[in-house]
Amino acid sequence: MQFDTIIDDLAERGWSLQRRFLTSDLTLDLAAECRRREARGALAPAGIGRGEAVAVREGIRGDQIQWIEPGQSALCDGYLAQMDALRQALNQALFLGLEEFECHFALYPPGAFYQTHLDRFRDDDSRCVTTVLYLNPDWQPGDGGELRMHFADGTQLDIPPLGGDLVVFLSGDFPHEVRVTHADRLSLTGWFRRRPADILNL
Ligand SMILES: O=C(O)CCC(=O)C(=O)O
Ligand SMILES: [Fe+2]
Repeated sequence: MQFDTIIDDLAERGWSLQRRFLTSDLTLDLAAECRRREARGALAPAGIGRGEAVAVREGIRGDQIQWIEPGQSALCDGYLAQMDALRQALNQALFLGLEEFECHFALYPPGAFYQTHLDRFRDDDSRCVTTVLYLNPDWQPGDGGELRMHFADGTQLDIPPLGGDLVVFLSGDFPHEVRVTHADRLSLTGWFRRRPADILNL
């Protein structure tokens, strides 16, 4: 089954890279959907932080995003359904208790980057597992824009944002950054969440 290696990788080392997770047709369709959203002005500069504390700081991240909601398009609904199947598989195998998935398109124009960060907010540890799906079918080695993962032993790994590839990692465990890109860099970034502790009243 398609999710088995993701589950094994997460259990063994906390992260996974799935080459060609999506077919090239589906990847092209999602890239076109991201471009349509850009063309109608729906993408907005991404913020840092949460709720009222969100601030746009181009020195930290330079991408433009739009959150995906169910019912916006059959294409996105299909991706959300696939991620929900992954959520259930992760829960069954690893008992992660993941309850929700949130997800946005991101477009990094040339010159944009995202400085080293963790995907967990200091005041909210509900994000458990990060997923990044890349939508760049013609990515070239000189285009930059690698996802740089920083590991606890001091080593790092650069992952190019190749169309159809999916990266999955435990959100709280890996500082990571997006290296400066030299071409438009498209992706769908998401997070599986547990319910925030305050809702559970823990
Ligand atoms: O696009 C990527 O490779 C990573 C994006 C990221 O780190 C984020 O949006 O938090
Ligand atoms: Fe991140």
